[in-house]
Amino acid sequence: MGKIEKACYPCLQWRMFKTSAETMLERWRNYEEKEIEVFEEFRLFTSEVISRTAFGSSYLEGQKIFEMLMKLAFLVSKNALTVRIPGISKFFKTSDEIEAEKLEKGVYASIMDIAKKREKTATSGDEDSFGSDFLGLLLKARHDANDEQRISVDDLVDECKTFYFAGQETTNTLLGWTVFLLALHTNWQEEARKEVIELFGKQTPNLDGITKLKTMSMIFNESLRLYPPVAGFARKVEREVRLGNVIVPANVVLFISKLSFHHDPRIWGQDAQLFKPERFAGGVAKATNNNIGAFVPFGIGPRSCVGLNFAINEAKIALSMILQRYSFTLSPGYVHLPIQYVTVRPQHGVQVMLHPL
Ligand code: HEM
Repeated sequence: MGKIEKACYPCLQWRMFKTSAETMLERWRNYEEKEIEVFEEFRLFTSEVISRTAFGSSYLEGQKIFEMLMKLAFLVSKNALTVRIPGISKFFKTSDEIEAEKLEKGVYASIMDIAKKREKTATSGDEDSFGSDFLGLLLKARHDANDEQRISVDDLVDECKTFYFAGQETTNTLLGWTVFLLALHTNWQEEARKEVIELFGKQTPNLDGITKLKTMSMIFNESLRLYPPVAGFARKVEREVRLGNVIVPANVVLFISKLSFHHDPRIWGQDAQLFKPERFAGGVAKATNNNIGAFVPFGIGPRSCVGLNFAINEAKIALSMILQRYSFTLSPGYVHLPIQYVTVRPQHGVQVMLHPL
């Protein structure tokens, strides 16, 4: 890593996005004039990006951890509404619970393994020796001289798990639905390609140019409105409140579904169910008639998504590089079935026909 890049995290991230997208597009050569399932492709792409960001050079070991985490999330999601009998469930575990416990232990051990290796190579007490990726930053915090700032081992493991989940599935889903929508609405695909070619030609998109992709921003917003990867958020009520005619007691956890207000004709008009990126031409405030809280793909308030810019830059670079090389149409084999399973995802994937330009 050069000295300048060391000081420039956006440059580092850009390099990771670009390298991971190139690896993905290299695979796509085998699918030219054929059908390709892009949801899985974007899973590999976003996993590689997050693995590299979180674990740097140990990203392959990181990916193994993430596979275990993915299985774990599916098990948790599958059993989220299962009612268990208190007491008995302590002694009789279902096969899913036994598997989930094994995975939890596996993830913990593997993260600790990488962390210990990294600690060993950090030769001196010099802060930078832990590395500048996410794990390196966490290790610095684990070894902080100040007792109050120092994080525990459990915190370190938890942070790694959150980072992966918050960052991988979500961007995977955004890219998957956006390519689905553009395969269906080829006029918007053309518009997006025109903008990319005007800005970058066939050159790799750079960070400066990415911020100028206005049409693409409108397309991503409309995709996030129709198919928000995170369908809702939970908030615990601290004290009794009145919401309209309903009195909500303290300590109740409310689940706020953004699918309802993202699709509400009172906000978006009678065409709320249609893909119309032009509604975002004047920005979010105009599109929502100044109801900013009506469009919240990244949440709202102090706990909103910290990875917003990371996600949007990653998705813009990947989509620009695809549009520079390929046009795509929806495959006759595609079956439309969005389900909420960790995120709002296409149950049978997104199959498109890939045409080289
Ligand atoms: C399209 C992509 C993404 C979407 C739609 C998304 C959405 C969200 C949402 C809805 C929340 C919860 C906000 C709330 O409760 O109000 C959240 C939290 C979070 N996101 Fe994202 N996210 C995305 C990408 C990312 C990426 C790439 C990263 C990291 C690199 C990331 C890191 C986080 C973290 C760490 C939190 C927890 C913040 C906290 O609890 O304070 N997200 N995200």
